[in-house]
Amino acid sequence: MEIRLVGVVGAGQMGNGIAHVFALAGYDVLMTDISEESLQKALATIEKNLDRQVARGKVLPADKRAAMERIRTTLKLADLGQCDLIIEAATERETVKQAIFEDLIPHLKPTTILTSNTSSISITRLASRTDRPERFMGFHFMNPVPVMQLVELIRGIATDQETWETLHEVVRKLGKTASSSEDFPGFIVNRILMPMINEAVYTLYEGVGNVKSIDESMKLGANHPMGPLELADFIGLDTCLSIMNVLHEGLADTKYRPCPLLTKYVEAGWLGRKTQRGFYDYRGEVPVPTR
Ligand SMILES: CC(=O)CC(=O)SCCNC(=O)CCNC(=O)[C@H](O)C(C)(C)COP(=O)(O)OP(=O)(O)OC[C@H]1O[C@@H](n2cnc3c(N)ncnc32)[C@H](O)[C@@H]1OP(=O)(O)O
Ligand SMILES: NC(=O)C1=CN([C@@H]2O[C@H](COP(=O)(O)OP(=O)(O)OC[C@H]3O[C@@H](n4cnc5c(N)ncnc54)[C@H](OP(=O)(O)O)[C@@H]3O)[C@@H](O)[C@H]2O)C=CC1
Repeated sequence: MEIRLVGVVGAGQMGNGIAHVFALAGYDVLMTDISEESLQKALATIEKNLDRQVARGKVLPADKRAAMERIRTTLKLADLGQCDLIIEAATERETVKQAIFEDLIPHLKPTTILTSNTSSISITRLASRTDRPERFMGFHFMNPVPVMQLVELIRGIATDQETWETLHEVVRKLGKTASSSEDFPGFIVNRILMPMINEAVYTLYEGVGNVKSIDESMKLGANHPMGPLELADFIGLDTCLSIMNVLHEGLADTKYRPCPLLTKYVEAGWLGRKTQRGFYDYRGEVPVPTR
């Protein structure tokens, strides 16, 4: 099936990155969010990230302009009705995602493929609430989307072969690499990455190390590009906690118990970079550890 017009629901850090790479690859993009402010912020972020790619010689100025022109925004979910492919990238909460799909369905063409960029939630369960479980898939991009090579493709129990092949081809056109994961909590990347991040928070909680020593240890001792707490702030602590809860509930194993300190940061509204405070405080010139 040919994909031309791509709808992106949720213009946060993942939504804007997804719109960026699709527009750059020549797709027309229609991005929606519940707030106009988020849409404007997303457009500004895309422009800034494209400028960075132009400055580093990765993207030609004309291609940047063409990509920006391919992105349109709307506050009306119904406007996405004509899209060939929809990528839901809203907040990691199952009720939010279900409501979006329920609101979308009456407006869709019968052929539209529905996908979710969820980090952890059951694709089969999300699909079962739609009118097209065979044309529904997990389409999991990594953050930052313009930089990271991987896209996890997750089949729900009912996903058909044509949908799978169409998305595989889309990943190829984006110049990225697809990996295939079965539909279990956290799929592959977050089944492995998030317990490590959670363990880093326990290490902090138990006083084994402070924020700086934990991050430095993993950067210099294990060659990770970011320390686990810096990475948690980058992903968003609300998203990290949601993923841990899905692992904990979905796999029913206490080894996935979210660290109470992670919960406390989220309760404080200290969600990481997106709110300027998390394990680091980003309000000054340089990030300052909060513990
Ligand atoms: C939670 C989930 O469900 C799944 C996930 O996504 S888990 C998170 C996965 N992501 C990670 O683990 C990221 C780990 N961190 C990193 O890889 C690196 O720190 C990083 C790529 C983010 C930044 O790298 P860095 O070397 O510190 O910074 P910087 O030099 O500014 O950037 C590296 C390159 O990326 C580019 N870049 C960084 N962010 C970018 C963005 N948002 N858009 C476009 N380009 C970007 C830079 O321009 C630079 O390009 P060149 O290689 O051409 O010079
Ligand atoms: N952060 C990461 O590293 C990664 C995240 N993901 C997944 O991507 C998804 C988005 O995460 P991320 O971009 O980080 O989150 P953000 O919090 O940055 O963005 C979420 C966006 O969705 C918007 N939103 C909330 N409800 C709705 C709705 N009903 N309709 C439309 N938009 C809505 C929010 O608006 P408002 O701000 O106004 O509430 C916000 O702009 C999640 O499922 C997450 O698990 C996947 C890979 C990596």
